[in-house]
Amino acid sequence: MAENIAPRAAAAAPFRPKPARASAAPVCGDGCRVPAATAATCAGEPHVSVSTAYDGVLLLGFGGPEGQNDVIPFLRNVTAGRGIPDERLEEVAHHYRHFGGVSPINEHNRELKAALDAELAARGLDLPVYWGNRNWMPYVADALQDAHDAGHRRLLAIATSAYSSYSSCRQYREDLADAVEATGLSGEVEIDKVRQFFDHPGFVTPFAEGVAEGLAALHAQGFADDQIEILFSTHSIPNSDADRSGPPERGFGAGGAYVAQHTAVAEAIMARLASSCAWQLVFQSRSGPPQVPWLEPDINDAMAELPARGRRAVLIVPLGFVSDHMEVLWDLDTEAMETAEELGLIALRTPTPGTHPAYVSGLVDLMVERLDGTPAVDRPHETDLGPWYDVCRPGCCENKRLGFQPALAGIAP
Ligand SMILES: CC1=C(CCC(=O)O)c2cc3nc(cc4[nH]c(cc5[nH]c(cc1n2)c(C)c5CCC(=O)O)c(CCC(=O)O)c4C)C(CCC(=O)O)=C3C
Ligand SMILES: [Fe+2]
Repeated sequence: MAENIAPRAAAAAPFRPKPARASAAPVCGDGCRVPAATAATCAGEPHVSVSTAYDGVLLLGFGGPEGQNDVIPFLRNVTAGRGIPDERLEEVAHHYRHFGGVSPINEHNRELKAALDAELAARGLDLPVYWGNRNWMPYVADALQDAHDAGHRRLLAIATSAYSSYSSCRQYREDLADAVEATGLSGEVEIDKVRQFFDHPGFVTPFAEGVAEGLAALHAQGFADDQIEILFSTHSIPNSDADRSGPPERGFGAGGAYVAQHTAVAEAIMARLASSCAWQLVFQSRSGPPQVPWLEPDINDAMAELPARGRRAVLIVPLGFVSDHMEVLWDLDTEAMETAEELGLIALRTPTPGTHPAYVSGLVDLMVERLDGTPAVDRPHETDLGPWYDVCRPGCCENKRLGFQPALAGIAP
C-alpha cells in the first residue's frame, strides 16, 4: 500500500512533474488527497494518488489472432482454466475464420499507440509507450521487458478497457503481476495503473457524437423519436462477476459497479443530447455453460420485443468497447444486424472511440493527472460515480471462480 501512495525518491527521469497543486488538506492521512467533500468515497484509503514521475507507459490490450494458425492457440489462451465448452470455442473460432483468422484488435492497438505517441510528443511529454497484450503477442511481459531494457523503472499502465469488472479491470492488474513474475523484475520496476475511464469525457464524447449523428441519420430517413430505440450494448459477464465488480464498500448491489457505470454513462449521453428517445442497456457475446446466469437481456432478445412496442428503427451503441474488434464486427455488425433485418427493423451502429482525437487526448489527460497528482475535485468525470480510483480498493472486482490471484495497482487482497 505504501508504495502506491508515498512520493517516490527523485531519480534521473526525463519528465519532471509539476509540483503538486495546492488543494484541501488531506483528510485521510497517508498522502491521500481526497478533499473533504468527497471523502465518503475514500474511506480512509488512497483514492487519488500523489504526483509520480513516471518514465514510461504500458498500454495493455486484450490481444487477438493475426492469421488462421493463431486462432485456436489464442482461444486457448483466452479461456485457460475457465471451462468454456469446446462447442463455444468452435463457434468463436468460426467468427475469426470468417475474417481470415485475423482480429482487427492488434492493428487498432498499433494505431492507438501511434496516436498516443504523437499526442504525448505534441505536449512535450517524454513518455515512451510500450504495448503488450493479455492473450497474444506482444505479451505484457514482452512490453515490460522492453521498457526495462530501455531503462524505464516507473511505469504507468493504461488498459484498453473502460469499466470495472474482473475481465475489464482486475484481470489487467493480474496481467501486470504475472508479467513482473515472468520477467523476474520484481523490485526493479514500479507499476501503477490509470483509473477506469468509463465516465471520462474523452471516452464519452465519441459515443455522444455517434448517437447524435445516428439519430440525425434516422430522422433524415423519416423516423420519429417514438419509433426509435437506442440500444446501449456491452459485453455480458456472469452475474456473479457483475455483482462483485467495483469496491465492495460502495454497496452497488446486483449488477455491481459494472452495470451501474454503464447505466450512468448511457444517462450522461442521453442528458448531453437532450433526446427523448427510449433507450435501454443490453448485453452481447455471452459464453460459458447455459446454467450459469449472465447479464441480460441479450441484444437480440431485446430487439425482438421492439416491433410490438411500435419501434421501427434501432440505434446500436457499442458502449462497452473501445474499438471495432471481433465482438463488434461479429456480434453486432453481423448477428444483431441479421436479427434486425428478420424483425423488419432499420438498424444503425454507432462508432467506437478507436483513435478519435477526444479519446486519444483524454487518455493522455489521464496520464497527466497522475504525473501532476491532480486532486479528485479537478478530475473530469461525467457521472456521479466518478472520478474512479487510482488504486483499486480491497476486494475490488474479485472472481470467485478463479480464486485469489496476485494483482498490482491495488490495495491487497
Ligand atoms: C467484460 C469483457 C470485455 C470488455 C472489456 C475489455 O475489452 O477488456 C471483453 C473484451 C473482449 N473479449 C474478447 C474476446 C473473447 N472474450 C471471451 C470470453 C469472455 N469475455 C468476457 C468478458 C469481456 N471480454 C468474459 C467474462 C468471457 C468468458 C470467459 C472468461 O471468463 O474470460 C472469449 C472466449 C470465447 C467466448 O466465450 O466468446 C473471446 C475470444 C476480445 C477480443 C476481440 C477480438 O479478438 O477482436 C475483447 C476485446
Ligand atoms: Fe471477452
